[in-house]
Amino acid sequence: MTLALGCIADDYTGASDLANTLTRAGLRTVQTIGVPADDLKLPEVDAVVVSLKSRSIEAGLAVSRSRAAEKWLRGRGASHVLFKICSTFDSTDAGNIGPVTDALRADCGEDVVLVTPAFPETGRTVYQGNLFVGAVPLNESPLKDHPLNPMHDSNLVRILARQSKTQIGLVDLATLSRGAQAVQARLAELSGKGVGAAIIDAVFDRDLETIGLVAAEHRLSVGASGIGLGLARALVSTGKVKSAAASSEQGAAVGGQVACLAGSCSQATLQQIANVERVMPVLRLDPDRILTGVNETQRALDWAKERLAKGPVLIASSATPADVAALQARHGRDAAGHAIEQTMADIAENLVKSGVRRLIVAGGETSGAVVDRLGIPGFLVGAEIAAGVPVLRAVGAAAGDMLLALKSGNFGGPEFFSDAIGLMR
Ligand SMILES: Nc1ncnc2c1ncn2[C@@H]1O[C@H](COP(=O)(O)OP(=O)(O)O)[C@@H](O)[C@H]1O
Ligand SMILES: O=C(O)[C@@H](O)C(=O)COP(=O)(O)O
Repeated sequence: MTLALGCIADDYTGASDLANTLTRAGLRTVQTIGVPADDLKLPEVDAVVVSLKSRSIEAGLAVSRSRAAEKWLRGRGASHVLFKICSTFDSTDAGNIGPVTDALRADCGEDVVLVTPAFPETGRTVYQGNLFVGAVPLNESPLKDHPLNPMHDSNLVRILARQSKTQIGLVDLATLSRGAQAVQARLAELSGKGVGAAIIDAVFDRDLETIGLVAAEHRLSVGASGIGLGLARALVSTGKVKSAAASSEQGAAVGGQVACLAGSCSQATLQQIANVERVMPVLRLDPDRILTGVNETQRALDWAKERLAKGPVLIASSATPADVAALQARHGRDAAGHAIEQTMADIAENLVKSGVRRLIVAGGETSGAVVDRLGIPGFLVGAEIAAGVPVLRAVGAAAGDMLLALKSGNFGGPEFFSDAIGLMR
């Protein structure tokens, strides 16, 4: 297998978002969990997205895991590697986007790396280096209340400069609108000034196509699904990849019980949970009981057991920003996040043991904890439920055939859970 594109994603929902985008743009793509073991049977593909859970861990660990993934991808022929980050640039001043970009750039000997989280299909656009979420700057969006990495600055040049050892530059929309050569010239100018990474504006998909053409000539780029779209289109339009029709083949039905788990506290997920309460039983976990060692897992399993035979259920820890802040004040941010993620993983493990075969998880860190616990090594991409969220078919899972949907907290329409169940047969 010679890869046309190698990707390293800093969380699992982000990886499935990117795998979905690449697949829809004509690249045969597989998502792996971590660097795959040698004996994992992968189909013939154009792109591999290696999923890491490296967004919120200590920067040194994020760097070493990303480097190992890069080495594996380059060893399979990937001349270009995309480091997939969140479209809302989720990170803290301690990292990890800057440190990982610095390290991957040093490894591949790139002068200057293009960076953009733009993903217009989901309302993420970048102008003059400022990230917008829908109509508002990042720091005014619901991301200001994220439980792990609240975003208080919308200027990406400034944010990345705080995380990175290199100088950060900007390629603005006016330059981009003059085409690929103008972008190349600007990169050469920035490189001459010692700039190692440049935020590039992008508002429409056509901007991403120009960015993709330039990026494809380099060894490394950093961004969200939008730059993935640009790279995929460039690989197809330059004939480096023969476009594969995005398969509408869903494979054999999996059947089995259906459960949804929500650990995201995003505004979108809170609304989706409220809406689904009309059509299925919803259990709200008590985070204080989880943090004080009361067995919430058993309560959830007993509750679910009575209901699962009759239809799908949803179990949520999700809470409003005020409740999240209060819990964190009592127990600490990291301790709260970790304990709730592990409880979700305990619940998922037991639900799967008792027959759940279709699982929908809301939240990136939450999905990471659940998928790790289930020991799933990889996924094939199926139908698209919502922008950035595909149906995933597990490959090599101990539990056998399973369908999952890993939803980024912010993604999906108001009826996301019902939409997902409708497509997971
Ligand atoms: N009620 C709660 N209070 C505090 N933290 C919570 C609560 N429920 C979930 N969390 C934590 O919030 C984080 C949500 O992050 P994540 O799962 O990545 O969602 P998103 O996709 O919205 O970023 C997780 O670490 C999760 O354990
Ligand atoms: O790019 C995006 O917005 C998503 O693919 C993503 O990374 C989601 O992260 P979470 O919101 O933490 O799930």
